[in-house]
This record gives sequence, C-alpha cells and structure tokens, in this order.
Amino acid sequence: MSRHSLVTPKQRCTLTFICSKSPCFPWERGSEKRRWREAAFDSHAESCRKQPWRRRVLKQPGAVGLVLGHPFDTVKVRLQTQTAYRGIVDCVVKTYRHESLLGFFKGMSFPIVSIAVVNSVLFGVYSNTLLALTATSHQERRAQPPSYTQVFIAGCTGGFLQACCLAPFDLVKVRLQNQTEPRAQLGSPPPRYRGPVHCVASIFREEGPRGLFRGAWALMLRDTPPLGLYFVTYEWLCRQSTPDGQNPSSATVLVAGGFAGTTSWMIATPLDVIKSRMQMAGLKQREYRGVLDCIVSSARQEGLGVFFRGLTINSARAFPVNAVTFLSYEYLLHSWA
Ligand SMILES: C[N+](C)(C)CCCC[C@H](N)C(=O)O
Repeated sequence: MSRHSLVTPKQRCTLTFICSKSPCFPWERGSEKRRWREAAFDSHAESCRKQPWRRRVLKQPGAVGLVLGHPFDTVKVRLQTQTAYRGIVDCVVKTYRHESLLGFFKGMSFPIVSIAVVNSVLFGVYSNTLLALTATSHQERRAQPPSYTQVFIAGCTGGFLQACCLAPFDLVKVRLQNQTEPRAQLGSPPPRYRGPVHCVASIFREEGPRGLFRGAWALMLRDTPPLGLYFVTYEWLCRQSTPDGQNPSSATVLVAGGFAGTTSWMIATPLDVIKSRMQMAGLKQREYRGVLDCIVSSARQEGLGVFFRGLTINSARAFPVNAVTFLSYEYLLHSWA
C-alpha cells in the first residue's frame, strides 16, 4: 500500500503534533533517516486509526486530575489575589459558607476544554525539539540519552509555546474563580461575568482584544524556565533509578513525574502570584505598568511573603497531577513506538 493512502495530510499534521513523531525535517530530505522516519510514522498513524482510543488516553488522566485539582487551584488563586482571607483554612471555610461546594469549581470549563491542546503543545513541542536537537528517536533515546542541556532547552521551548496557548484560557479561569457571589438567586445582583463565554465577550468589549492577554508575559516567564527544570528533574530522577539502557518502571515514572511537578511549581510560585495579580488588574484592582511594577508594588505593600502565597497548595496539587501526566506520556510513547 502506498504510504499516502494511509493518512490524509490533515490527519498527518494533527498526528505529528499530538503524537510527537515528526515524519521529517526539511534538512533530511531524501536521506535514509527521513525514509526510516516516514515508515515509522505511517505504521504509527495506522495504529492510531485502528485504535482511536489510544489518542484519547493522554487527555483522560489530564482531565480527571484537573477536576480533582480545581478546588485547590481556586483556593490558591483567591489567596494570591484577594486580601480577605487569613489562610488556606479560612478561605475554604468562607468559600464553602457563601458559595457551597460549587464555589470551588468556578471557572473550570475553560481548563477542561483547553487541557488537551495545552498538554499536547507542551509534550509535542518538547518531544519534537528534542528530536531536532539530538536526531535520535524515542526508541533510541535510552541507549543514547540526550544531555540535560538539551532536555532543558526542549522543556523551555515547550513551556514557552504552551504558555502562548494557555494565556487567554487561564485569564478567564482566574477572573471566574475570583467571583465570590453565591449562585444567582432571584433578586440578588448577578455576578459581573455570567459564564466563560460572557466573560470573554465582556473583556473583549471593556478591555479590547489585548485584555485577553493581560499577564501573558508573566505567564510565559512562569512557564519557560520552570518547565525546562520540570523535564530535567524528571529525566534525572528516572536515570538515577533505572539501569543504563532500560526503560523506567511505572513506579519510577510516577515518583519522578510527581517530584518534577512539585519542584517546578515551587520555583514557579512567585511568578504565579504576579501572573494572577496582573490578570485581575483591569477590573476593580489597580493597574500595573508591567511585570516589574507588579513585583515591586506587591512587595512594598504586602511584604516578601506575598510571593509565597499558594506555595503549599501548588506543590501538593502538583505531585499527583504530574505523576499521572508523565505515566500517560510514557505509556503513549511506548504503545505507539
Ligand atoms: C511551570 N509550571 C510549574 C507553572 C507548570 C507546570 C505544568 C504542569 C501541569 N500542567 C500542572 O498543572 O501541574
């Protein structure tokens, strides 16, 4: 069968991205390597077509982790941007009293819609950058492991590009999470945003299209170096506990993924605070002139402790979420190889 009949160009493009297996790079045109890569890609595409559930595996654990983790995220965002709470317990109690359990799940719809895209961009760009830097396939990678610098560069590239996609979704999430009105009752004033779509439309109207990208620079800074570190920690822990040339066990992947998530969130928390505050600016809060202005004025007004708000929640939430994320990533790479 000719390889062109296996998969349409559009499918090819989508699969290339999601499955992180580039069929070729321009500089390899006509080479042995390219023919090998194309053959591997086609058998891979064929197995995706036969078993479409495989494509969904990556999305499921991400979405489950997201629903379970969202209440923690809401508490964190409120602690970072509002001054009405004395701490985690106070925030949980007040939210539950005023808004019931549903209050913790505000702003969850956009993350659910976007998580598959955002994770595919992160892991897809990471894998493809590593492929471009090392010219070794995933199968060969255990025998010829990439250097930590290469892993770091690939992680930063993935982090930067995923942040570009994430910015508007994250902004809407933060705005909705910060609405403390209880569920609409007859006669009570409605919250400012009635839902995610209304939120996008209002921001567009009131703050212009750029309003949707408020805090985007802070988000990119938050995600670029910490995601480089995320993949370096993961690789390092896997290599420490796996004999040379072998694949890490599931337990190793879970623990290494969990620690990678926790470490990167610990590093990222100060910028996470700044990011959330800048996203909320433009509403009732004060405007900041930029990332630096936000850092300086937050520290002046509330002391250095402000940069560690949400640290405990972020690090605790990150362990299970990222353990599962890495397990599904490794599983996908192996089952598709
Ligand atoms: C870089 N920084 C730590 C901010 C993000 C790490 C992202 C990992 C995962 N999506 C999660 O939600 O935990």
